Amino acid sequence: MDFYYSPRGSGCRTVIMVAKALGLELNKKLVNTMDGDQLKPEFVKLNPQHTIPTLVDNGFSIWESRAIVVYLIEQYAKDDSLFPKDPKEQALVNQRLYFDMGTLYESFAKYYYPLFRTGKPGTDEDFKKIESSFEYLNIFLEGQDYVAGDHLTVADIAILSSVSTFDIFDFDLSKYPNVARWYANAKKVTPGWDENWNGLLELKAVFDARLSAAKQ
Ligand SMILES: N[C@@H](CCC(=O)N[C@@H](CS)C(=O)NCC(=O)O)C(=O)O
Repeated sequence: MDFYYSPRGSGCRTVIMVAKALGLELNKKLVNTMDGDQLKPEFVKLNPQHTIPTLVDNGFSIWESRAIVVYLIEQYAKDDSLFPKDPKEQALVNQRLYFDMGTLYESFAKYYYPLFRTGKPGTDEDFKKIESSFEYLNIFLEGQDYVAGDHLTVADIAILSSVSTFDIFDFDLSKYPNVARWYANAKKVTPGWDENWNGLLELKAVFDARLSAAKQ
């Protein structure tokens, strides 16, 4: 299956880790959004919203990283451990996935994306949203080793992608002890962690180069 991606993107790294956990081979096709590759007509035909990651499985095109990973599990997983079939267990996983997209990663985007574009971060108010997101995550993880239930699920992997993105930008996790403990373990037990981290190193290098160019 064709996987349109960048190693630097948070959603792309989520898909890479889940595919690894499932033992799936992705036919990786690099899309450079800084060069506008995603706006080319052949890509817009696959995904009119022109976002990466986008997966094309035998002619079936799907985007939104969390929708992609749930599809991959439902279609290819040997068991339901990453995305439980039990309605309540699954609801908890979904709640965490929506929290990741709408609250946690959203708080990253609000505060850090302006840094990429202008060299200046978002407002103090935006930073407070990051802190409250981490406070919530810290509460979810009270007495828990995983974000939803008692074992690794797709929610851990999506949230690992987000939390590691904060980490590479030196956000201080030590104020959130349950998150720090979960993160140390998630890094060890999640297949594809190394590829996730390599993508982040690339992201940081691009960011540092942009910042120093903006200062000149
Ligand atoms: N919520 C989406 C976010 C996708 C997204 O915005 N991707 C960015 C790169 S990280 C992109 O493709 N931007 C190019 C564009 O929107 O034209 C997901 O998780 O897949």
